[in-house]
This record gives sequence, C-alpha cells and structure tokens, in this order.
Amino acid sequence: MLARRSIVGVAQGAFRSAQPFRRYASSSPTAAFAGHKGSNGKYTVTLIPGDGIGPEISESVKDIYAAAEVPIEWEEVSVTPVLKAGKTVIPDIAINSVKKNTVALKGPLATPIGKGHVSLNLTLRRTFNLFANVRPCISIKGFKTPYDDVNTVLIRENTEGEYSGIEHEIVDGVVQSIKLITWDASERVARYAFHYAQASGRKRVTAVHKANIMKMSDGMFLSACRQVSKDFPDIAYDEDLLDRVCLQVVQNPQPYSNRVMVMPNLYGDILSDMCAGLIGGLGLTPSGNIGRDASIFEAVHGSAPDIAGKGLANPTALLLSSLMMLRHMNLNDHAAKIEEAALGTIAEGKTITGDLGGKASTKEYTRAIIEKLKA
Ligand SMILES: NC(=O)C1=CN([C@@H]2O[C@H](COP(=O)(O)OP(=O)(O)OC[C@H]3O[C@@H](n4cnc5c(N)ncnc54)[C@H](O)[C@@H]3O)[C@@H](O)[C@H]2O)C=CC1
Ligand SMILES: O=C(O)CCC(=O)C(=O)O
Repeated sequence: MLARRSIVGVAQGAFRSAQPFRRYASSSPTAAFAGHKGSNGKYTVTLIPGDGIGPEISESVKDIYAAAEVPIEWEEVSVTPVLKAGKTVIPDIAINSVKKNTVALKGPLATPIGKGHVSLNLTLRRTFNLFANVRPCISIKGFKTPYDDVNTVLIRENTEGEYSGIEHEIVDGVVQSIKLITWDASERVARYAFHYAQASGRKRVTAVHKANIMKMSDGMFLSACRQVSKDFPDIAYDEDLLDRVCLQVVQNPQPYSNRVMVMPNLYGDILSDMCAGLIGGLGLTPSGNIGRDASIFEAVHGSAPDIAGKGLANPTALLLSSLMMLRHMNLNDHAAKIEEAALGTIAEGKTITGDLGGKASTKEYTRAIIEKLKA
C-alpha cells in the first residue's frame, strides 16, 4: 500500500453507514447509497459514456474494473437528447436508469456554444437535484509539477447561480441573464461543505465570493455559510474574494491545503479548472455531483474535441471520479487498490499520456495500470 492520502472520496463515502451524517439526519442534504447487490453479487451502476473522448476513457475504466474484479455491472445508457412535446429532453431510459441505480458514472457531454440545446450536464444535475459538486484537487506524489503540495477540495453549488439558465432579450441588443441564488440551496451546499470538512479531517472552510459587487446574491450565499458555520465550532471558517483566491492559489497553493472552499456555481466551474492546472491538468481532476436521491460522478474536464478519437486521452480523471463513486458505495478496498495502481503508474512516469508529458496512448496507459493491479 503506498503511503499517500487518498485522493478521492472522503465525505461522500460511507453513506450507507453514514457515520458523520447521522447526527444531522434531518438536516443533512445527503442520503445513504440505496443500491443492492443483484443475484450475481454485483451492483448495477449507470454508465453514460458521453461525447468526444468520453467513450474512450469509459472503455478504459471498464477494462480496469474488469481486471480489478470490482463487483459492478454497468448499465450503459445514452443521453442523446430526444424531442418530447416540442422540447429537447434526456431520454426516459437514461433518467429511469439513474433513478433506479442511484449512482452513475458519466463521461463528458458536449454543449453547443451560443445556440442549440441546453447543457445536458446541467440538465442532469438539475433533474436529480445534485446540489453539491465536489472537486478534489490533490498533487500526485512522484509526478513533478511546479507545486508538490496542492491539496484542496472545491465544493460548488450545482443547481442555480449563474447557471440557472434563465436568459431573455429585453429589447433588441439588450440581453438579461439571471443569476438566481436561494437561501435554501446556499444553506444546503454550505452544510454539505462543513460535513465534508469534518468527515475528511479538513480544518477550515472558506466561502469564495464576490459579495463586494453582488451584494445581495453572493451576500446571501455568505450569510448562509456564516449561519451554518456556527453549527461546526471545530471547523474554522473564513471568506475570501474569488479574484484574490485565484491570484493567491497560483502564487502559493500551500495555505489552501487541508481546507474546503465552497462557492456559487460559476466560480467553482472556473476555479476548479484553474486548480487542475496546478497538479498537471484536466486529465487528473475528478468530481462527484452529490444529491439526496442519486449521485453522478464525472471528470471535471469536457469532451476534448481536439483529441477525440485519437487514442490520446488521459482516462485518470474519469477513473478517479469512479473511485469517488466506489467510496460512496462503500467499496473502499477496490477503490484503494485501483487508486494505488493508477497513481503508481503516473509516479513511475514510464507509461503516461501526452498531457502529462508522456508518449503512451490511452490503451497503453490502461494496460500499465492493469499490469500493476495484477502484479
Ligand atoms: N462536465 C462536462 O461534461 C463538461 C463538458 N464540457 C463540454 O466539453 C466540450 C469541450 O470543452 P472544452 O472547453 O474544449 O474543454 P475540455 O475540458 O474538453 O478541454 C480543454 C483542454 O483540455 C484537454 N483535455 C481535457 N480532458 C483531457 C483528458 N482527459 N486527457 C487529455 N487532455 C484533456 C483538451 O484536449 C483541451 O485541450 C464543450 O462542448 C463543453 O461544453 C466542458 C466541461 C465539462
Ligand atoms: O455543460 C457543459 O457543457 C459545460 C459544463 C461545465 O463546464 C461544468 O459545469 O462543469
């Protein structure tokens, strides 16, 4: 066993026993993983391979899971939108699969820019009320980047804010896009962030905001965080402006270690890509969209159309997302074994993908992980 911190899956894990959350059962926004093993001894998990590099990296995860004998049966569904009563919607078969299995692994879904259908990523988050997007960003030991000690977790409000999707043209040439912030969603994600900090041994929660400018919306988000912080006297709480955090975290990420940063939707989207740059790029950062009735795990990155179909994609981010999922399902030993093999392969540096400075294809990297698993 390598002596390193687990990269993924702390507070969202252990939901079945739900130790850290039971005390807050009535107010906790989270719920136990409700899946059951089938007669074949396996859990059924929804798999949405996604667009662009999605199918390639999903294939890699499936191969690694087969080699590691993870007791999971994939239920593969497409979310290619269909027309229903004149509206573009996600097919019922996909919705019903996630509803039934309560956990899903999702590859990236592409969204047309400035036109076309709404983001299906956002639609899925809203459909299942996946209110917290957990994005750990932790240096990989042995893989050299300008900083070796990045260890932070971003928790992004995931259902509203700048991504509410409420836009209209008021008059010709004037468009209004509404940033909707509610007390309930702010309070819920703040509470989740504190629970997460507590369960993962992180000592501080920082609310990231622009309440100097958006005094009412971000102001209310901060008020909710402040109120929740009173319920967690063992966790330090502070607030910082988004622009200051961006500057400081790239100049010296160390002070952000061992803390959780909680923030409205758009800020989390941008800051998590920036933090990914600190540890080696988007090929390495996982995430979990956590809800009460279901959770969907996906990489932070998108469909990478520039490398799609070329066999160059780094599947690590999706693989680490899947490990967050395994820990959520209490399959901790399987998660630890795969994490050790994947991170060990990256640390050795012999068989890594181009984004990490290597020459390996997706398949070669996947095979290297499998060899380590079997060694
Ligand atoms: N959650 C999701 O499904 C997300 C979907 N998207 C969608 O993805 C599409 C493409 O978005 P972009 O802005 O190009 O962002 P992107 O994240 O797909 O790509 C940005 C850059 O990172 C590289 N990259 C990303 N993932 C990689 C991996 N696993 N291995 C190696 N290199 C990787 C790409 O090659 C590209 O150069 C858009 O339609 C966007 O809306 C974007 C972000 C998240
Ligand atoms: O839905 C999309 O296409 C992009 C979404 C995104 O960047 C995110 O929220 O992580």
